[in-house]
Amino acid sequence: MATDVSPQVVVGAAVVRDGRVLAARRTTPPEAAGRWEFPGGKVDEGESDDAALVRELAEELGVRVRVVRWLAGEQSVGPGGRYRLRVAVVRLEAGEPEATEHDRLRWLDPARLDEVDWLDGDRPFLDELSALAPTLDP
Ligand SMILES: Nc1nc2c([nH]c(=O)n2[C@H]2C[C@H](O)[C@@H](COP(=O)(O)OP(=O)(O)OP(=O)(O)O)O2)c(=O)[nH]1
Repeated sequence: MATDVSPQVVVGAAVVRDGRVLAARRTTPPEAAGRWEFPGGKVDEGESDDAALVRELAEELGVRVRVVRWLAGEQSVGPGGRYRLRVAVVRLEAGEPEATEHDRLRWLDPARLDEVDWLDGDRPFLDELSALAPTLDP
């Protein structure tokens, strides 16, 4: 019997608009509630990372996005580190983000991304994002 050993991928979107970065506050599970993340979710079987990100942002925030670039690296996240988190910078193509699954959204200054209590697995992406966000056109 073949065993799939590759961990499931979770994709997160760093939405950048006017040089600021969108952060979203989780409501579940209890240990992650109140902490901040990049909106996104699990990649479905047979789905590309880009397509998963576009789908998740439509579902969670009601917006259409375009992937600009993936940040370096991956992090083990979730219970027992069972998922691999990848994060991409995306731009808004249509719509205004509205929290449907999160209880709060905030646009952060890239120089002060640590103003919110990020999930641990998100922190390693912040330095690259701080450097990159101001270089993107509005
Ligand atoms: N979406 C997202 N999940 C993250 C981030 N950082 C992090 O540790 N995680 C973890 C939390 C969860 O254990 C897992 C993704 O869960 P999720 O609840 O967003 O996934 P999903 O939308 O597909 O949810 P579901 O339908 O399977 O419940 O990855 C992040 O920045 N964004």
